[in-house]
Formats: sequence, structure tokens, C-alpha cells
Amino acid sequence: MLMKADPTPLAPAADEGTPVSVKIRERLLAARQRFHANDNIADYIEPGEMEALLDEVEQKMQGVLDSMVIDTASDHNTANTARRVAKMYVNEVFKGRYSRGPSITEFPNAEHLNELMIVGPITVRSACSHHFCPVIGKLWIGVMPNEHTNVIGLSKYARLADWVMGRPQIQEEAVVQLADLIMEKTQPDGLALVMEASHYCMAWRGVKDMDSKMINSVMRGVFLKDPALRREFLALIPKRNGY
Ligand SMILES: Nc1nc2c(ncn2[C@@H]2O[C@H](COP(=O)(O)OP(=O)(O)OP(=O)(O)O)[C@@H](O)[C@H]2O)c(=O)[nH]1
Repeated sequence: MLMKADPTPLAPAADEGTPVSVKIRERLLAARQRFHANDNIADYIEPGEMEALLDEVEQKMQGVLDSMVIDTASDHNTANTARRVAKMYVNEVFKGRYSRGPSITEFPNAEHLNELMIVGPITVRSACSHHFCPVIGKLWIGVMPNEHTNVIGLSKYARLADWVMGRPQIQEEAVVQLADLIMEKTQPDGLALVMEASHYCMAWRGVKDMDSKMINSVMRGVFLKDPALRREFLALIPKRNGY
């Protein structure tokens, strides 16, 4: 009786064993795309790779704990810390690096509105690129709509802010990135942003100053050209409170 031969085993894929972070990095380099801490790299991640990335970060984080001489094998509190920290970075606090931006519903500006609109305070949560310590603060956004362009739903400003702040940032660059994004999405006649935040790298560690905050602003379009409009926006922002 003729026996059917075993099928030839498939040759291992050329990139088998290559860490997923290396594959993503190679794509970014081939596309000459920047991948600084506050850049979004979602376009270079293929379906299914986020799970592998999470596993890789967990493994490396376990190495950090080992090097810190923490006995994660018998310490019940740190047994799963490597996994928890990996999930926190990749799926939560730095999700804005790995996920695509929020979808933005646009509504026709039927009444051709072109009056100042302010939204805030929006709570922003980020982490500094230098120490990965939390940056927690408030953000106010002033928009001078263009009577001919569409308007976006109010909640979308907070969603866009969450996406940009969900990356290791420095505050000056974070507000500029957010301003560029809102300008691109809504094309208003003017845009004003003010952000005030506590930097825990200054409070929890380092200089250990609990009270100082960083405040910065970005003005675009008519807010740059019209000092009266700029004053109106700043006067309408409610007095900032501690948080
Ligand atoms: N400009 C700016 N600086 C920031 C921001 N977040 C944190 N920093 C600062 O970045 C600096 C990093 O400084 P380094 O001197 O390299 O780090 P370090 O030796 O740990 O500094 P110390 O915090 O002074 O202990 C610190 O002065 C932080 O306060 C930010 O959003 N913008």
C-alpha cells in the first residue's frame, strides 16, 4: 500500500525571531519617518503586532526589575509588575503613539458662525519625555471658526488632546502638535491654546517643588494678528484653580 509522504515542512520565515520592535523600526527608517517619543507610529504597525510588542516590552521590563534586584519570583506584589507596566505604557498612558487618531465628525456650519468659541478646562494627562513622570494639567482652546468651513463636535477637542498628550511629551512641543492638528482638522480663522500643568518630575523627585506649574500658549491666525481678540480669549478663561 502506498503511503502518502509527509508534506515538506514550511521554511521558517526570514524574519522569524526578529523582535517586532525591530521590524517596526525598519519600516520607519525605510520610510524616513521620524519616531521620536511624541510621534505617532500607528501607520507602521501591522495587524496583530501590538500583542507581540506588549510581550516584548514586558520581557524587557522584567529585565529592568531583575537589574534592580527585585525578587519578582517570590515577591507577590511584583510578580506581574513587568506585564502591568508594559500594558500601562503601550495600551494606556502612551497609547497616543501606537493608535490611530480619533475619528472626527464634522457638521456643516449652516449659520456661517464666526464668533469666538472657547472649550475648557480639558484635563490633560501626559508624561515628560525626560523621566517618564506624569504631567497633569488643564487646557483651554479658543476657536474662531471660519464661516465657510465645517465645525467639529465639542468633545472632539478633548479627544484630539488626549491622543496628542498620550505620548511622552515636553509641554512646549505638545501644545504645538495639538495646535497643528486642530488647524489641519478644522481650518478655523484662528486658534488659541493655553495649557497649565504640574510636572511630577519636579514634584515627586529632583527639585521636589510641589507648587510650580508650567503655563504656555499658542496663538494662530487671527489670534496672532488681533490683540483685542487675544485679550478677549484670555479674559474669558476662568481663573485657573489648583488641581
Ligand atoms: N522645557 C521643559 N522642561 C521640562 C518639561 N518637563 C520636564 N522638564 C525639565 O527637563 C529637565 C531634564 O533635565 P536633566 O538635567 O537632563 O535631568 P535631571 O538631572 O534629572 O534634572 P532635575 O530634574 O533637575 O533633577 C528638568 O529640568 C525638568 O524639570 C517640559 O515639558 N518642558
